[in-house]
This record gives sequence, structure tokens and C-alpha cells, in this order.
Amino acid sequence: MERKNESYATGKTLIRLFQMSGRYWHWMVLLLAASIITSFIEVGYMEAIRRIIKGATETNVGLVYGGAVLGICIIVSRVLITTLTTWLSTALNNISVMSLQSAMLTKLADASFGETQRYHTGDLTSRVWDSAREAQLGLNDKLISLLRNIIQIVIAFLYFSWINMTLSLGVIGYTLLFSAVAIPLSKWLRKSHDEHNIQVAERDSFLTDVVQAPEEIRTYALGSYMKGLFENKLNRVFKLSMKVSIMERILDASGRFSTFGGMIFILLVGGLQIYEGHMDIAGLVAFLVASSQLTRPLVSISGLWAELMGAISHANRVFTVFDMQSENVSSDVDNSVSSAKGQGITLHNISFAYSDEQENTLSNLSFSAHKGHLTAITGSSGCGKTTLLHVIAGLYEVGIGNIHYDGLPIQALSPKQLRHTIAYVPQESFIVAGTFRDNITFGSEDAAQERIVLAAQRACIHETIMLHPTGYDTVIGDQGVPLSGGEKQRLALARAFLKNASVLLLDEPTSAQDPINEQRINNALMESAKNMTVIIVTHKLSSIRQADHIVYMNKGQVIDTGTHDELVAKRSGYDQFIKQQEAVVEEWV
Ligand SMILES: Nc1ncnc2c1ncn2[C@@H]1O[C@H](COP(=O)(O)OP(=O)(O)OP(=O)(O)O)[C@@H](O)[C@H]1O
Repeated sequence: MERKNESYATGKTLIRLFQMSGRYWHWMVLLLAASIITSFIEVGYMEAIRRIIKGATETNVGLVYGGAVLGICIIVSRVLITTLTTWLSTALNNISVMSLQSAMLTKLADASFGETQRYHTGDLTSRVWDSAREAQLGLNDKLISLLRNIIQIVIAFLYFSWINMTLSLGVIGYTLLFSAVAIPLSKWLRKSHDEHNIQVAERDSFLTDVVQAPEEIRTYALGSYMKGLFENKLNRVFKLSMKVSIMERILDASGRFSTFGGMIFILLVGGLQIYEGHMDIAGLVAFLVASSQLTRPLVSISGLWAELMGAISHANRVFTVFDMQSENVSSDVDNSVSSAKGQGITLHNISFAYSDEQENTLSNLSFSAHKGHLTAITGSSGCGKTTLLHVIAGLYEVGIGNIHYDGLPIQALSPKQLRHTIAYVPQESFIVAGTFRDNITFGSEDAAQERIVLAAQRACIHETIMLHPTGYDTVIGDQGVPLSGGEKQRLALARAFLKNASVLLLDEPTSAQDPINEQRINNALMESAKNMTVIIVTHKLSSIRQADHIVYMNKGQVIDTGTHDELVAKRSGYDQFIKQQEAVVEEWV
């Protein structure tokens, strides 16, 4: 599958992520403010220790008690501010992640069909689910923590330099020296995170495929074969996880080493400072006990930076979705298009290739599907019928040729106008977990019950629905009533009948139907074709013969068009195609 370069510069990624979360900036500012208050409280904690030690060394009981009272106040304030910060960050995390995920879903619904087709569904799912979460939490938690640590360093530094400037500068210099190792490591880490995410996406895509194919897995006894493939993918993820973890640990270790070494450094330099009379013993003990207030944020900056690299790698996966080419959705629907009493659909010299590297799937193709006619597109498997239907539905843009809807070029219609004009029944029926009614009224939620029943009757699904005591309110799908392939197909058909469209496009709508339902559906389609343009892709002889107009295709080209009798008489290949189909049907009967 073709992939875009998913690597954006770190700074640009952060700015973009921040812009996307712009409406939460006041929450972020509040969190930052809470962090600043926390840093002051931490300084108070250091001061309390210093006073107690000073009081003890100078046998000043008042100073000891004063330090203790300050300490208690600090502890209470710390609890309060921590509770507030936790509440704020939990709320911010949940709301912003949900908002990013739903924005991604909206984008995917509006993105050009061709773009979304380049990605595996498992990959897109993990982008919306995992990458959105990791990216947003990266901004909310990691970036804010990074800023908080910087603020904490400044405040702690001001306090410590009040005690002793030389020692404070020494501690900072020493810690930074050890943290410097983080810079090249974080670059490698970022690359490893990118590789890791690609492997995770491949693992998830594979898992989606396997979960969706329980029949094949069992009937072909693919369990151990799939297990082998899955383990290979897991191994690759495992190796990269190990690489990432080891790099993170090295970053972490460099920080820890600087902390321990820092103690010795403080004792050495602090001892000299006391010896020279620049500070007292209470100051040194306060430094020793609380120096972590200065070194910890310095050290954790490298750890946070490493974690931020992971979040940025996920953010890039999120942006790839937002960068998908959008359909140019206009805000208002011009109903004049759907109500236009035009000529139907006309295609002129259409050619289409899935990518620049591939040969044309459709070549120089022209025909008309008139309003008031049922047009059937037929031909052998793989000749390009579904592709052609997608092109007619405007799901793929054609490079060469043009399509006219009721006399208007397709480019003159916004995607929204086009969607309003078309009802589409794909080969694979899409059923959501919900009621029968929910599944029929997609996009026509306020449809009256009589219209819903009429659509279901025309699609031959009404009787099935009424077998359930709760009728149209029966829950189907995931946790509800399971449906057969034919029932799903008829439900999808009812959805299309309900939509007030002027063009009905159907891809093998009777492939899973028994002959009786097949004939009833064919009749309903003939009836629909009286006042709309109906195009059906089919291999079914009954549907082909019944059509007013047949488009016979082979290898991406239209070989001939006409009625069944006309095409048989022309002997341009259609007659042979039909003979082969009939021979197969007879063999089966
Ligand atoms: N998303 C895609 N990317 C690249 N090639 C594709 C894509 N979808 C289909 N094709 C290729 O285009 C050709 C035509 O496929 P299409 O599904 O349009 O044929 P069809 O006539 O509808 O076949 P069938 O009757 O078996 O459903 C096939 O060779 C197929 O491999």
C-alpha cells in the first residue's frame, strides 16, 4: 500500500498540534498556573527544612516551630493543588482526546475516497484510536510537564542562589552536562518511535483481517498459519519496543547518574563554601535534602523530551489523516440538481487508473444511462464494473473524459450535491449496531414510518422485520439479531429506496438473494427506474435480461450497448458471455 512521508519537523508538529487544540488553551494555561503555584509551594518546603535545621543548629526553638508550621501549611496546600491539577488534567485529557478523535472521524468521512482506500482499515482505526490519544496526551501532559519543569528550575534556582549562587550554578552545570547525552539519543529515539508505529499499524491491520474472517480461518484450518504470521509481526513490534525501551532507559540512566553524582558534587563544593564562610551548615543540608527540586526537573526534561518524541511520531500519523485531500463540500445543497428533469447520466471517453504506476482500469469509455431506464452494466469478473460505478458516483476523480449528470458536468456539482443526488448500494452491505429503523433511515432520520415501511416492502425486508416482536425497533448488528447476507443486502436496498435521490446505483444488489426475492427486487428496480436513473452492476441473467439498456464491458472497455436482443444479434462478444453464463446456470440446475 502506498504511504506518504509521515515525518514532519518536531517544532512544526508541536505548533500544529497546539493550533488544533487551540480551544483548550485556557485549560492549559490553568494547568500551567497550577504548576507555577506548585513550584512556589516546593520552594516553601525547602525553606521549611532550612528553618528547622537552622533552628536546631542554633538552638532556636521559635525557628524550629516556625519551620514546622510552614511545613504543615505546605503539605496541606500541596494536597489541595495536586487534587485540582489532577482534576484539571484528567478533564483536559479526556475532552481533548475525544474531540481530536471525532475531528479525525469527520475528516475521514469527508476525505476523498481514493485517499482513504490507500490505507488499511486497521491502520486507520489505530490512527484514530491510539495515535490521536498518544499525540494529544503528548501535548497535554508531556509538553505542559516540560514547561512546568522549566518554571520549577527557574524558581528553585532563584531560591538556591539566594542561599549560595556558586553552588546553584555548579549543580545546574553538572546536571546539564550529564543531560547533554540526551540530545543525539532523542533523535534516534524519534526514528525508532516512527518505525515502531509502522510495525504496530501493520500488526493491527493484520489482526483486523483475521478477526473479520472467522469462517475462512476455521474452514481452511488457518489457525497455526495465521499464528505464525502474527508472531512474526509481534516479534518485529517486540524488537522495536525493546529498542525504544532501552533508549529510554539510557536517557533515564544518564539523568539518574547525574542525580547521585550531584550529591557528591554538592557535598564537595558546599563543604568548600562553608569552609570559606559563604554559607552555613543549614544551607548545605537544605541543599542536600532539597537539591532534587532543582536537579529532578532538569533530569526529567530529558525523559519528557524522549516521551514527547513518541507523541510527535503519533501526531504525524494523525496529521496524515488531516492532510488527506478533502472533497470540496459546499455548505448548502442545491436541490435543483436532484429535482432536475434531465437526461440521466452520460459518460464521454472516460479513462481511469488507480495510480500513476498502474495501467488504466477503465479506457476510453462512453455510454449513457437514461432517466426512466434501468441500465445494467455487465461483463466478466475484474473487467472494471465496480470501478466504473465508483467513478459514476464521483468517489474517484477521472483524469480523462467527462461525466454529465442531467446535463451538468460532474465538476459543477459539489460533493454534497452529488451525494444528495445519488443513492448507492455497495457490494458489501454496511450495517451498524442499532435498530432496523436506524439502518434504513441513514441520512433520512426524520422520515415518516409509512415511507420507511414502503421502502422496506419494496426491498422485500418488511416481512423479515415484522417476524420480530419489536418490529422496526429490534436491535440488530453487534449485540442484537444476527442477519443473513441476503437480509443485510435487502436492508441496504431499503435504505437506498428511502433516500429521495434521482440516481440509484447498485453493485450486485441481488447476489445473495434466492430466485423469488431476486425477481421481486428486480421488479421493484424496474418500477423505480420509471422516474429515476437506475444503474445496476450485475452478473445475474434475470437482471441483465430485464434491463432496458445493457452496457457490456470487457477489460475496462465498453464493448457494446443496447437491449439484450440487440446485443445478442450484434455478436460482439455479449452473446458468448451470456451463453457461458447460461451454461454455468444449467450445469448447476
Ligand atoms: N483500490 C484499488 N486499487 C488498485 N486496483 C484496484 C482497486 N480496486 C480494484 N482494483 C483493480 O481494478 C480492476 C477492476 O476491479 P473491479 O472491482 O472494478 O472489477 P469488477 O468488474 O467489478 O469485478 P467483480 O465482478 O469481480 O466484482 C481489478 O483488476 C482490480 O484488481
